[in-house]
Amino acid sequence: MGDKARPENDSIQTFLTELASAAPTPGGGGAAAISGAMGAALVSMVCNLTIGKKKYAEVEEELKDVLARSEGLRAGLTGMIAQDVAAFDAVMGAYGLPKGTDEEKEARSKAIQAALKEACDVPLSCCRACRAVIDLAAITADKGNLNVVSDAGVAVLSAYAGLKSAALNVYVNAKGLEDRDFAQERLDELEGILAEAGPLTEKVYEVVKAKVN
Ligand SMILES: Nc1nc(=O)c2c([nH]1)NC[C@@H]1CN(c3ccc(C(=O)N[C@@H](CCC(=O)O)C(=O)O)cc3)C=[N+]21
Repeated sequence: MGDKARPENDSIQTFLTELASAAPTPGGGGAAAISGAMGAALVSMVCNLTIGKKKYAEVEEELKDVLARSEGLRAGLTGMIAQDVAAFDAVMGAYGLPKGTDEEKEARSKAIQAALKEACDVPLSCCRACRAVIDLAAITADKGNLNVVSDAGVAVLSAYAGLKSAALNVYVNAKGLEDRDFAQERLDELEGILAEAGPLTEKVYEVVKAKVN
């Protein structure tokens, strides 16, 4: 964490100020990735507060494995913030290409379509990663240190927010695609992810709520 006494120097503050600005990026796609990354970080936190404790010796090996995976997902999701910025900048750039002649129109349209595909696939990757974070949050809610079980609940909700948010970005970009097979393949995969993740998130939330009440 940067100097908390000087929020203007803090990277969180910098990101949120850029997010708030009228500039097209970072946008909702980047916000989705950071939600997922926060979920992964919280899974890691619960693991780190469970590993090495005598009382939790029985789950130590499993949570070490969860930690390795949550840290991998956190790195991936953090990288997706910049990937989404690049992908959506390319969409905006393509829309900004000249469209005076037929050749220009053709080139612009091709550039838009290529950019929209990438702007679909980055948030779809975000959805997959968030889905994986939800699975790990479920393990930490069941087996992690009871003192921090509420954090496993925050983890699952952050990851689910990331998933549902990234899904909206997939939808909006898929809608603009002329290659309907490409779009449908992504939408089908996405519906599969959402169909499982929604009920699992609710279940984890209820487990956590029962443990803290
Ligand atoms: N993978 C992905 N990531 C996104 O972040 C993403 C996305 N897909 N799909 C669609 C939404 C929408 N969104 C916008 C944000 C700001 C402007 C914006 O600032 N527009 C300016 C124009 C800016 C300019 O022309 O340079 C305006 O309307 O005045 C537009 C659109 C990001 N999204």
